[in-house]
Amino acid sequence: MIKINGVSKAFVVNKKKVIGNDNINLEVPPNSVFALLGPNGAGKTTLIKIICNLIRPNSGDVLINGSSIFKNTNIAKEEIGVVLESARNVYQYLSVEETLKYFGYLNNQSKKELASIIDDLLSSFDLVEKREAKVGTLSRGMQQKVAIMLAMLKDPQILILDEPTLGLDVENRIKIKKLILDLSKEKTVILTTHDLAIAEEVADNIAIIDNGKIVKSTTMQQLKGSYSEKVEMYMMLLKLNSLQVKVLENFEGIRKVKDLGDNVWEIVGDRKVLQFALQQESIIELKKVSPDLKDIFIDIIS
Ligand SMILES: Nc1ncnc2c1ncn2[C@@H]1O[C@H](COP(=O)(O)OP(=O)(O)OP(=O)(O)O)[C@@H](O)[C@H]1O
Repeated sequence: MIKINGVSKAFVVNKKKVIGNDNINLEVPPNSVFALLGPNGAGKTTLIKIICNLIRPNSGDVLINGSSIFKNTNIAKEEIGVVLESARNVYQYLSVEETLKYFGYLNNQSKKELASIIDDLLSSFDLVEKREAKVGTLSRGMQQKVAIMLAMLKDPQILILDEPTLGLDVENRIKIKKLILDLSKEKTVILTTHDLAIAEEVADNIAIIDNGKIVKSTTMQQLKGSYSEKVEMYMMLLKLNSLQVKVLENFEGIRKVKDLGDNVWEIVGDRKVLQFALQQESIIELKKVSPDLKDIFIDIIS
């Protein structure tokens, strides 16, 4: 269990105070996925760096299994593996195996211990064939896997992933998603992401941060349950020509425009789209649907 108690952090830029985190209180339960969401500059990375003891808060504490990471400084090193978004391109010229060994030696892990850990990691991350390949020659998805493997070398209880699906194609996003779900069976996974579809699929718990403050912290189930009545979303199937689609794409309240082929389009939007739908003779279907995490997120932070 991770407990974040009253954490605040301000930066000073050109003699002006910039809020990073403002009195953050959170609890992250073990063996689950915790998604930290928020718009750009909301304070996600600041909080992650504080949890890893990479930066010190101005006030507040972070407890791992009841122990303060600022008093027992080894605890963050031992219990947390972190993949920061910017950490992906530092080992381009080494092979996958050399990279793993290099970081293992930095952790003071022995050659013997590392040999078996590396074999296990390569096979569970499906990268055995890439053992000798230079990291710089791997796809972004594979490089992301290598970054996660580095964080796993010490077999930490807590894995923190900053934007794990950034820049990945659909196939690699699915692979990382599956990896996160597998890892969370035995570990606590905290992730920050702007990829709300991934967060919706993997997170058990969620916190939304805005302007340094937590504006929502709950389970995914409760969040969706509480919003299914509050935010009205509608799905309609329509036969449309390309001009009509262009108009619709710019229509306020539209959240999704999907081509289903044969000029049939699936449109999802809020109450305002009803007005559009009712004017259309080409409507095939109209029904109320549950809001997804993106709809809920927009509602919370707007
Ligand atoms: N080292 C720093 N020096 C000065 N200001 C900082 C520093 N780190 C973060 N900030 C400021 O703190 C605020 C929170 O930044 P942070 O990087 O935590 O946001 P974020 O939610 O991770 O954003 P993004 O989604 O864009 O990565 C921002 O206003 C940012 O400019």
